[in-house]
Amino acid sequence: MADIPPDPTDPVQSTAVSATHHSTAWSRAYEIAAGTPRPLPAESVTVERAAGRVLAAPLRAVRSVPAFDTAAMDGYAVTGPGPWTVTAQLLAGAPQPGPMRPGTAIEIATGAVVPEGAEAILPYEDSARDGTLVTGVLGARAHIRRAGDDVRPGDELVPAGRPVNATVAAAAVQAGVERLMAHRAPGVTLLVTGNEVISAGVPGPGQVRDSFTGLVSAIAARAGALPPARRHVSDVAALLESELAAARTEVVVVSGSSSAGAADHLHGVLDRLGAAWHVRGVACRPGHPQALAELPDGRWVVSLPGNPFAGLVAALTLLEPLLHALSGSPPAVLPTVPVRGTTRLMPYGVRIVPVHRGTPWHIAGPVSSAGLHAAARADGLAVLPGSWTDGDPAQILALP
Ligand SMILES: Nc1nc2c(c(=O)[nH]1)N[C@H]1C(S)=C(S)[C@@H](COP(=O)(O)OP(=O)(O)OC[C@H]3O[C@@H](n4cnc5c(N)ncnc54)[C@H](O)[C@@H]3O)O[C@H]1N2
Ligand code: MOO
Repeated sequence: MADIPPDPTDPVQSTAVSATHHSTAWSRAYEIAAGTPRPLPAESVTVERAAGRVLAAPLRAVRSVPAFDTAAMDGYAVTGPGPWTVTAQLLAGAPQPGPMRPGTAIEIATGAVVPEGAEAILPYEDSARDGTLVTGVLGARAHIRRAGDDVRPGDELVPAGRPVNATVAAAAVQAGVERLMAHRAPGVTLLVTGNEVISAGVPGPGQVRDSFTGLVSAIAARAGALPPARRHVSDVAALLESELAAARTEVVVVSGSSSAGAADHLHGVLDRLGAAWHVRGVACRPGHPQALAELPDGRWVVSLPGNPFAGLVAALTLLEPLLHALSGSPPAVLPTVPVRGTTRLMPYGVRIVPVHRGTPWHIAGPVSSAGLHAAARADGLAVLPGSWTDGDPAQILALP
């Protein structure tokens, strides 16, 4: 049996049940984060500086590839019937000799400009040379790459919406592109709340090491955002409010302070600042108290619950699709695979569990919303709806 019946004594399950009127379905929350923000404006950047950004316009070739008729083999450029008299040697990058006359050959290197009048390249392995005389039989292929065979000026190399990875950058440079139009990369500020949270050293009594900086940085990097600026904020409402006001990035991520405790000030502060709530609680476990709000000046605030596994789930549910959208990427389609195993399902929402890759994928075992060890050993997180049964397909979130 895949299903374990809901546990009415589980405080989070009962919270989630009572919150069904307020919280957003997980798939809807993901859609809102992916679909609400507009991409940041485009700007012209050098190919080198565009790495990791998303193309705002199709990338078009400026020059032909190859740019000139190019020898595709080491051997002899020949013209007319053989045998041929070798008149010169031509290496790649060397200046062009004059036009070839019938019955002559030029010893040529792969990548050299094919001399005017050459009909084919006779590869060394198909030829015999005696002094200045070369003999051989030409095959069906001329072994000449003609200018523009691969790409011509104006051809679309890569459509808009694709990230500029190293391969795109290399293709751009090959086709003579120096600058391209890319969306600006979103800036991120991470406000780590909690008096008990420390960023280095051995925790003292009641203290914990910060789990979020590395996770948020990795998600920002893979979603096309700039490296986050990080600030630690003590549990004082006025401090959180001034840090939120001071953050000059398009996105502010707040870890902790998402819930109802005496030290959890985020919701009150956002209400005071006049934020619009796009998502305020998600029908999932863990990660129920996560939220997405928009400040009156257009900055986005993502609230990650302080329990580290819950915060990771929230970062994959709201932060990553938000950053993708701002950086101009089309919405990601999450892979769906059959998943085996047992877990306690959520009757009114989804359960998100670490899973191991395999045929089929399988649930990694019990997890709390605080511990990261099961996720650390896993190959992804599976999103299991309340109706899921053992072996049904589930969407997979990629771990950072
Ligand atoms: N009365 C209620 N209490 C709680 C509810 C609820 O609905 N009603 N929800 C629970 C759930 S679910 C979660 S998740 C947490 C969310 O808590 P907060 O976001 O307010 O975070 P904190 O209270 O500050 O911390 C919770 C927990 O996480 C640890 N933490 C915080 N930040 C970090 C960090 N950067 N690195 C590592 N660990 C961190 C913190 O020490 C606490 O242990 O609320 C439940 N309570
Ligand atoms: O469900 Mo909370 O989001 O336990 O950690």
